[in-house]
Amino acid sequence: MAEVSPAPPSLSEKKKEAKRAKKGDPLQAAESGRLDSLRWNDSLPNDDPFFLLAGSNEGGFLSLEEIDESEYGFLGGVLEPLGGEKKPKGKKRKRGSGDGDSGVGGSCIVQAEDGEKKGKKKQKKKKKRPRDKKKKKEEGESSDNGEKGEPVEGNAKDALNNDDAKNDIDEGFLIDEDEVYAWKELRLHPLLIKSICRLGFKEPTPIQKACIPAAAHQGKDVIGAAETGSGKTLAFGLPILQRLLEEREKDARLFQKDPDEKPVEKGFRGGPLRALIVTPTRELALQVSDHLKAAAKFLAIQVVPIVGGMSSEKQERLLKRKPEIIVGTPGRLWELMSAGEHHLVELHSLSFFVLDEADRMIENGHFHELQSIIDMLPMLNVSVEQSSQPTTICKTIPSLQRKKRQTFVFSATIALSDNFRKKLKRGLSTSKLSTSDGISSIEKLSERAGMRPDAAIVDLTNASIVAAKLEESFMECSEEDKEAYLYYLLSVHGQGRTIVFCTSIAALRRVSSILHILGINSWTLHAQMQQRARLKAIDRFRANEHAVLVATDVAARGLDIPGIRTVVHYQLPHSAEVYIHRSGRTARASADGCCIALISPSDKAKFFSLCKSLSKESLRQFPVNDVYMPEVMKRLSLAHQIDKIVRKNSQENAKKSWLLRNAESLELAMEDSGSEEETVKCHKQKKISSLQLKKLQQELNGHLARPLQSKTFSNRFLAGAGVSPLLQQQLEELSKKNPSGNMSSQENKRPGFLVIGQDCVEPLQALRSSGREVCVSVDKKRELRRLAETWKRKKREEKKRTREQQRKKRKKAKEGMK
Ligand SMILES: Nc1ncnc2c1ncn2[C@@H]1O[C@H](COP(=O)(O)OP(=O)(O)OP(=O)(O)O)[C@@H](O)[C@H]1O
Repeated sequence: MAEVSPAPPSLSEKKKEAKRAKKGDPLQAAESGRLDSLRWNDSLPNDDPFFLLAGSNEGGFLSLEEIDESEYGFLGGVLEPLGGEKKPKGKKRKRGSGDGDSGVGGSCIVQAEDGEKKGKKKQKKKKKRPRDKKKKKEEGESSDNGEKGEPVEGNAKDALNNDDAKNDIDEGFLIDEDEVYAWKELRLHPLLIKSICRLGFKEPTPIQKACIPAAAHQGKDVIGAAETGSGKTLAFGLPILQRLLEEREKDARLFQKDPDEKPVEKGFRGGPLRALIVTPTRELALQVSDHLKAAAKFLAIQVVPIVGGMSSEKQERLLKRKPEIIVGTPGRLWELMSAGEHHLVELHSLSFFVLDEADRMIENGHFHELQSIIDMLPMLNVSVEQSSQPTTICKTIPSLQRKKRQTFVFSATIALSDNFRKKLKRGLSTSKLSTSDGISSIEKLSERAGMRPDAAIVDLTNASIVAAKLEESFMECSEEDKEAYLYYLLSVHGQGRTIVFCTSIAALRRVSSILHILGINSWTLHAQMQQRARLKAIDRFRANEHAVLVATDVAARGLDIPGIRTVVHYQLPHSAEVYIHRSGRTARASADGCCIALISPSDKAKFFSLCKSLSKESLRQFPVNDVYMPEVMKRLSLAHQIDKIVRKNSQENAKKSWLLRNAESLELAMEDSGSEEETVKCHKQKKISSLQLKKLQQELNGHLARPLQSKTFSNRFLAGAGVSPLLQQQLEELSKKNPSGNMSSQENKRPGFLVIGQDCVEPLQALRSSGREVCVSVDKKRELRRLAETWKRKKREEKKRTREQQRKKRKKAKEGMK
């Protein structure tokens, strides 16, 4: 065991600091770099992004997700590998929010003591653990659930409110050197290592290993490509935090020499913008911001998200605090920049410009805002001193911060041309001159953002680009039966979280309505939803272990929700990149998972083209047990009939309320326009349809109350051949739960049925056990067909020849006889 953190403060020191903090001297307290010194932030207003995101209809940036129309065939870029490591190790890593199980987060916290004393203290701490763990778990859950009852003001307040953090500070924080060895090798700041360990990350992922030395210690620009879920956020996030920490420490040393300087310049209380991180979607910006906040937990560095849908008052308040790191979407960032928002336009001290999911931002040239943001960045080939831009704010920036700006460009799907470096060299001097050009490729984008020719290009993607532990598959069905097959999947194999991707919002609405009628626990996510509803949907999906999220491609990139076991491509995406990102919502951070594409005859050409661009020759076909299908179809047919009536009713109601609203606004009295006969007829029709609806619903409920089984299965005689081991186990569990056969009063109230006997096999398990490998390469298929035809022709010819020979022989024999 070795001490990694700086020596913890003595008790008297801590008391002094606490007093200072109480007296409202937050700055001094913060300077100590310890969490209990962050109380100054406590007084700040509530600034949780989830809390104040006002629903807005400015679909702008995001609504473009559903009208994506790019083509397949993006591959072929040759990237130059940097680090030796090519594939992530198969080792299991502990993920999550520092629940203490890692042995690090919760591990010992002692000052450098030895011998008996140390042992005793350790024992004491061990006793404390269970309660700590419980507390941590509760905290983790509440944040996972997105319960924002107590919204957070930047990571500083996070730190303040976190008892664990306080405990760590009170008790010191000692880390097992063996456990953090891999992180120490990367020469990260001890406080950073501490944060990472509390997150439960025992070792860097390959992309982190490759990027951190280049970005944090060699000061290089980085273009990083690695499979989905491989930890790219920290691959660019840790170098940023490392540099800010190093600079702060150097500055602090300088300030000690110069007592006249004001401490406000040390950056503890916000300061000029140091890192601007741009992501393509709001959800991703919030997620990246949360991830960095967690990593910056002990650092008193502010990370703030700026996204569309956030109220302007909230935004103003956040920006007033002068956060060092901002994560945002291009639309909202540019809106503020073009309006002259001080913190966002004073960019002389910007040390990092990051483009996450960079390739999404250039698709179809949607993002003029991004181009405008890039054009606002100070030019890099002019030194700060020579820059013609106003330098007023530079007065407050310590000289150490005036290093060159670093540019990081990351995605799971980046393709660069062979001569990219040369282009960077050539383009560097001219890139700013041609500002009228559109940004049409990652290369141009990087060049324009000031990427230097010696940039580290780290490509850790494998040939198929998808995550290593992702099992891909497909299911063949007709277009009309897609809903039935989806229902089959979700009810027979509905284990773990599932995302169902639709390409259009209309399809999403249809699917989610049918699933709802069929009693499948599902939420929706698309760009036409208000921001608050979008975040709520994600939170609910995250909170439920077996939930289904029906989403458009708004959810395709970056979304990191643990426990997503299955991704269903209900409609095929428009590009191979989107397929990769969609599929990458599962099998993240060394977990496994599977994706299933539903392929109708009209999807086949697109599907083969997709497989070709991903260099796939064969793919597993998801096994479907046909005995379930008659019952599935029956339920679907009932659900469709119900859906039709419900839709018709809601359309009529909408029409009526629209008429009423307009009449009211015009101050007109509404009269029944039809005759009495018509009114009676209409009334009758309504009654019939309501009765019909009731009847259908009853019938469907009757079906849903029974397990989805084949017709041959007897629900009445459980002792028959229909009792599977699973059913037996379920029955045993049920009898254990309710040994006396008496139901609690709570359960008694519920009239619902309990469904048992379902084959609860995960899709991945089903795929592994009985998925059939099928050739999906058109070329290979053609080749096979050609070979088969040649073989058949040869056989035919051979047969013909032998027949001819036999005929000749017989003829000869006959002649001989004569
Ligand atoms: N060193 C690590 N060890 C274990 N887990 C990690 C490590 N670094 C990051 N993670 C976790 O891995 C998950 C995926 O990380 P992240 O979202 O950064 O992946 P990504 O590569 O950006 O994915 P995508 O391409 O889909 O955006 C997160 O839950 C993160 O907390």
